[in-house]
Amino acid sequence: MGKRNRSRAMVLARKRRGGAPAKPAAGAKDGGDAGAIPNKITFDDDDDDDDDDDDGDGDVREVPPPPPPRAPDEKIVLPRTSAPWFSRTLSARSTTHFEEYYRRQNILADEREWSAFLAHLRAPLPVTFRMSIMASHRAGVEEALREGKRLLTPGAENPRPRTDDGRVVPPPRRLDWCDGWQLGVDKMTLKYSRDATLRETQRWLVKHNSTGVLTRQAVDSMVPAAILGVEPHHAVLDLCASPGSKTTQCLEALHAGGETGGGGAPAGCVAANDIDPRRCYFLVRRCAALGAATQALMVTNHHAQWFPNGNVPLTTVAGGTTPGRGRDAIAKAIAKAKANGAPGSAPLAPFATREDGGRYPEGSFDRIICDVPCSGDGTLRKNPQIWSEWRPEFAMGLHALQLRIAQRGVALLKVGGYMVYSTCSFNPVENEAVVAELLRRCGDAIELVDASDRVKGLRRREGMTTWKVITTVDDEILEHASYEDCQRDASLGVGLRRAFRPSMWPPVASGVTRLGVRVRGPPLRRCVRLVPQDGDMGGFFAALIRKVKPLRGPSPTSEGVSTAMKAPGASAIVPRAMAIGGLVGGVPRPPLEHRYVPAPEEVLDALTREWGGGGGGDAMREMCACLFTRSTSCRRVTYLSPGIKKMCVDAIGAERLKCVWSGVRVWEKRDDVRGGGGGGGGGGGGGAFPYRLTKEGAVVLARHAGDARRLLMPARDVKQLLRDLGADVPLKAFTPAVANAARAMTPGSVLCELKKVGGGSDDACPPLAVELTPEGTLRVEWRYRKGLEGAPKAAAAAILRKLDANSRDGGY
Ligand SMILES: C[S@@+](CC[C@H](N)C(=O)[O-])C[C@H]1O[C@@H](n2cnc3c(N)ncnc32)[C@H](O)[C@@H]1O
Repeated sequence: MGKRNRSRAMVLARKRRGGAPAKPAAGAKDGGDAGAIPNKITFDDDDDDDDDDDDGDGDVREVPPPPPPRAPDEKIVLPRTSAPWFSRTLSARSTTHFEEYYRRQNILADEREWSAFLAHLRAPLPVTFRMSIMASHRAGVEEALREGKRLLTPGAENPRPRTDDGRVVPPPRRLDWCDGWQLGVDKMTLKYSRDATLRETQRWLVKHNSTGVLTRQAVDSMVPAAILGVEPHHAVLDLCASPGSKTTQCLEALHAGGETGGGGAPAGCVAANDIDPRRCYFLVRRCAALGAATQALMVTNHHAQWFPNGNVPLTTVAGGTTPGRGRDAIAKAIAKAKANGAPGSAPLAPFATREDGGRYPEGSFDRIICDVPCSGDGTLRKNPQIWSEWRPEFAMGLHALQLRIAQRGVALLKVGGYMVYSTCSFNPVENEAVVAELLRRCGDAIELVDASDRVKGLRRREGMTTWKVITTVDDEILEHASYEDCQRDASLGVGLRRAFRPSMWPPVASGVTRLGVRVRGPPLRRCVRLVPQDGDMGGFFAALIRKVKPLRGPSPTSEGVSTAMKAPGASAIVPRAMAIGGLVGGVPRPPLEHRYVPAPEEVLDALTREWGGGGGGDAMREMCACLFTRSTSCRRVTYLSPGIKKMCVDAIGAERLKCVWSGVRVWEKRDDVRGGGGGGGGGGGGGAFPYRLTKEGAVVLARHAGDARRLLMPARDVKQLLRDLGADVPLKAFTPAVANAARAMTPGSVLCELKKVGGGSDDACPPLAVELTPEGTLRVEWRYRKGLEGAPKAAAAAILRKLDANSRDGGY
């Protein structure tokens, strides 16, 4: 026991017999103020489609029975995953820190549950996926389900497949609450199986994944978006978004009802944020696979805890306005923003004032996902190295950051809006403790909502109402009775003492005190806990929060600076960026280089002339209001849907947004065109218009362009174009009407659309961007960003399949 004072800390000798002490983890990745505590942030990158594994002896997933008693020297072999660089064996004789900690936390009711829990954690995770709910994928989904019927809903005529070691694979399970499926087999077994049915299932998954008809995603990770209930008119913010499984889920939900907003785009939008610029670009790549749906998306790069509130003018500073800009500037900014239809109905005052009841301005978002960085022990089935690396201090090091991000989330929410706070951790210090403190700090502004009826069919557990604060020191487990106790305990290192927060301990439970006073604890049972044995998934935690009032503001002091701003943690409510627009730490703020600015007038005029001909003038002018660029030479013209434009450009605080990427690139300058922006039709590129239409741009432009540059094609001609991507097809190869219409056009981009003549499905073929060359040929020229080079072929093949299916069904 050494010299430590054990009066306030209960010490448990480690029960290890053998087994090396746990390795200290890597240092903190970002702002968790954990002192000397090691931080371990796990990113639940649940891209189950990362087929980078190269080992072949598949592990078999079955719902594991409780483990039998083990021989003394027996090893537990953990599932093979796509990260094979760590040891996959555990000694059956030693109890890990992880097990000891959670047994003490009583996260499960009894020994039977505990055995099932461990057995599942040590078994591989079954493959799960969800079908797209985007309106434009409806027919594709129907086709995929028709094609996969035999694989997904086996009957007596289809014998169940077997794994290579002879075990019968359980049948797939439908997950109605998320339009998903869970297969009876894990990723590695599926990928390397010799069974014909399993091989066909793998091919089916890869084929439909490549066209966005289905997305592979862990079941637990689908929960936040499912309980948020995103609708096409919602403004959604994903505060910690990369790698983007929940972002893409929200973006798909936004496009579920087809095109319902201004200009044909959904009225809502999705803002996806991440602290790490590289992970932001990963997010961009992943979302780009959704094609034109990104018209309503922006990707930003902020610390989530300081994400700017678009409802607060740029010029505000604590206690007043930025020196040199003053109230006039604010008034002007507000007037401009109002004229542009700035988001939110909040009072625009920078601070809580007497007029608005002493409350802060509300945020601009209807739905927020706060999937915070966490210790990630719920992902043990995908990341078995956590068994040996795990320490309770990982959670402690993240608690304060998680709370700040959640608090910022509440500030950014509209009144009436919902936020999900989630982690892929079992740890109550990262889960219920954060939610309890959030409820305490936000007072009457928020309420915790019971989300069970939003995910019917999902087996879940209630949130915990009590737990312990435990650390490990030199392989010993210490249980800390209270914050005050551990601050007085000189035997604990200074770093460790600093890492504690009073909010880590459970709140007072509901009941009657000895003095007869009735107290009400927070209703933490309403939180959602997922454990692996319920539904054969990973571990997850989610809490649904509803904002019912604006946050209460600080009480003003004589200096005009709020006392709340001086309080610890206050930066989560009052943006640190309050000084933006003037001096930051005495240094002038650098100009922002991430803004989307309206495309130059001459470019817009030229685009309207080129594409508005044939009755599209008005619609083109409407589209021009949403066309932006980021370069002075206007190399690219990007369309931002009215919903995302409100956030990204028109909002009175939009200048603060570090926007990495937004919208759909509709045109890009031809490489052989030099100099100025527009220049009208003709000129450059062998007489072609200086801007080339992009693949996704065609989908957006088709809603606005006139008929002058449209070619309405029968299916035969469309197939002709798509069979040989990138090849020049002479006009004489097309039906005479199409060839003649093309000959009447000047060279450059044209919009080719499928002429529907029968009962074929509506989304068999989207509008295509096709190049009409000066030599009189048509060429499909789809350019893809790095990492998606294989996508054009897959997209073309998918369209060809749909066209063939329609011909069989008597359409076209
Ligand atoms: C658990 S992962 C998010 C997973 C993601 N929601 C998904 O479903 O694909 C946490 C993410 O938060 C990011 N992150 C960590 N600290 C952050 C902070 N302070 N602000 C914003 N993002 C942060 C990490 O870069 C990481 O991508």
